[in-house]
Amino acid sequence: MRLAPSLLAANFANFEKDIKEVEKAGIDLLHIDVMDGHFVPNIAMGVDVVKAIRPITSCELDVHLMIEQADAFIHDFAKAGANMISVHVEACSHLHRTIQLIKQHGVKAGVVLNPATPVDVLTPILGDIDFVLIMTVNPGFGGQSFIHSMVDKISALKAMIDKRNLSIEIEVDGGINAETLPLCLKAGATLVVAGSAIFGQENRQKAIQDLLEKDLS
Ligand SMILES: O=C(CO)[C@@H](O)[C@H](O)COP(=O)(O)O
Repeated sequence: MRLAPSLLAANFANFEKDIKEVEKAGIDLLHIDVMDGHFVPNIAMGVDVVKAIRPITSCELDVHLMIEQADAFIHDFAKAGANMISVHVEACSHLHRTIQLIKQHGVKAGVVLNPATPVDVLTPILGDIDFVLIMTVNPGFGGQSFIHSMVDKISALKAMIDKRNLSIEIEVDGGINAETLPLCLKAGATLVVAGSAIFGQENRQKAIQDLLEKDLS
C-alpha cells in the first residue's frame, strides 16, 4: 500500500511545513485536489499550486482533476510537475482521448469514478490506464464519511482487473481512517488517499504510522 496525504486538509498558508512533516514520516506521494466550482461545488488549487509545490518536495504528485474541460489543462499540469493525473469519467466527453493526452505527456493516467458510477463503464478503456480512483465520498470536500457500499465496488473492480491480467492500481479517496482503510485494502486498494486522518491530527507522524500499520495487520 502507498499512502498519499491529501493537501486539501493541509494548512493552505504553509504547505511547505506540512509537506516536510509528512515526508519525515516516510511519505513519497502527495494528493492534490483540483476543483473548478462547476463539476464539483467547490474551488481548490490550480496549476500554480502544483508549480509551487514541485521544487519543495521529492514526493510524487498525484493530481486529481475535479474539473470540466480537463484536456485544456493536462499540458500545464504535466509541465508543472504532476507525476499522476486522474480525470473523472463523469466530466470527460472524450475519455479515451483525454487518457492518451495524459500519457503523451509521460504522466501516469488515472480515471476517477464518483460513488454512483458503476465500474462497468471502464471496460473499454481498462487496458489504457495506469490506475483507477474509486471515490469513497462524493467529491468536493474533505472530512466526509466513508460510503461503505464502495467496498463491494472496489472488489468488483479488482475482479475485472485480475480477470484481464492487467496491472492497474486501485486508489481510494474520501473518509479514509484507521477503521475504513483495512476494508479498502482487503477489497484490493493499493493507493490510499487520506486528508483529515493525517492533516487533521495533532501528531501527523503518528497518524501516518497508524495508517501504514494497517497494511501489515
Ligand atoms: O477528493 C477529495 C474530496 O473531494 C479528497 O481528496 C479529500 O481531500 C479527502 O479528504 P478526507 O475525506 O480524507 O478528509
